[in-house]
Amino acid sequence: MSEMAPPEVRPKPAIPAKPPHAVPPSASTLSIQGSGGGPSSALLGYIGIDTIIQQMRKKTMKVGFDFNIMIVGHSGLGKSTLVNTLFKSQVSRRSSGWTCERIPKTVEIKSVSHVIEEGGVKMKLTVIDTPGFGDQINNENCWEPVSKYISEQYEKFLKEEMNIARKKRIPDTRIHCCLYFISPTGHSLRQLDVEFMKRLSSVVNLVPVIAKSDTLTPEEKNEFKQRVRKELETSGIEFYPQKEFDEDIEDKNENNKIREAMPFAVVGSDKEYQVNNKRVLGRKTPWGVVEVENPNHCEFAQLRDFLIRSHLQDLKEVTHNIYYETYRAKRLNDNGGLHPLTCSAPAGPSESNV
Ligand SMILES: Nc1nc2c(ncn2[C@@H]2O[C@H](COP(=O)(O)OP(=O)(O)OP(=O)(O)O)[C@@H](O)[C@H]2O)c(=O)[nH]1
Repeated sequence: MSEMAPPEVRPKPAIPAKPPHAVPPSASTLSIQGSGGGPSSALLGYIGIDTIIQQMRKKTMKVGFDFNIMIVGHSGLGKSTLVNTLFKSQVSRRSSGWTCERIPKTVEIKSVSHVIEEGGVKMKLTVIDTPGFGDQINNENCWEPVSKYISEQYEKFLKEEMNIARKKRIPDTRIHCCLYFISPTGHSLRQLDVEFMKRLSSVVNLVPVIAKSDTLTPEEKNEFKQRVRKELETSGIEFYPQKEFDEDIEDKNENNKIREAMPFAVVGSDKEYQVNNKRVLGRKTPWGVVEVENPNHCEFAQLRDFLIRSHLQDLKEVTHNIYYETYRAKRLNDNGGLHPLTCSAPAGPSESNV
């Protein structure tokens, strides 16, 4: 498996030659602005600043990148099926032949990695599953092993960063996104749902979804969504993308639309059916095929577009700049500014089953 890391921007010292396919921008887009936001004037010719995009693209294509997604929810909610549907491949723990017939007696953390390549870009995808979550008679504190695992990954990264001889690329096992599966009961959230999301939303990018939404009628689905949204609000649970991390008005407008549509009511399937002469991913019922990518049938496509096509890089940046940074600062503060290797992590040594 190839070594992966987020793209690094390291422009060459000399002004790059204008690539043959780069079209020089019109005079109106060539400008220089004073540091105080003063009047701008036109540049005298093409420099090549815009080639940074091609340079970043080339670099990303060479090294690839990591993406770590955690799936949480009780057994049978369609977690494995949904990640397979999201990445159009068999990436879940179950698909990797890692099955256990019985429900574990405690929450376990299992991770499985794959390299997915599309358009010449490689992504090392790690799916972290949590079998046993919510499946016990007493589910009190069942968020603890998940929270501990998330902290351990921050600690691992911090230790690598603090080493004198650092690796060229620090392996990134931090969770970039935690998909939380809400049962399509049509009733209220369970105590466990509220407890988990309350605890975890301050340490990881939390994205709640309503699982198996094909089991609800459109009216039930809308009512349930409204109820869940209200309950999340009254419990003070902030999910990703949080308002406070919107960077500008454009971000805010785009994210407001997403926030208003969440939690997405999804359907997963890794089976294809023929519908109107097209192969579509769907679930066959006696009344027809529920097409997972059809926005009239469910909100899977919205979730996929948001997680992968518009916010994947942001999920990684928020993880690094907000959650990891908060962990790092607290860890160094708690240790009186000393090297964190001189005392053990608050989460304790790793015991997870990875
Ligand atoms: N109706 C419906 N069934 C689904 C959906 N997604 C998955 N299923 C079915 O639900 C069952 C469980 O799906 P899994 O993906 O294995 O669920 P899981 O949450 O990963 O289960 P565990 O591995 O036991 O935690 C399978 O029979 C799936 O075919 C869905 O969106 N709607």
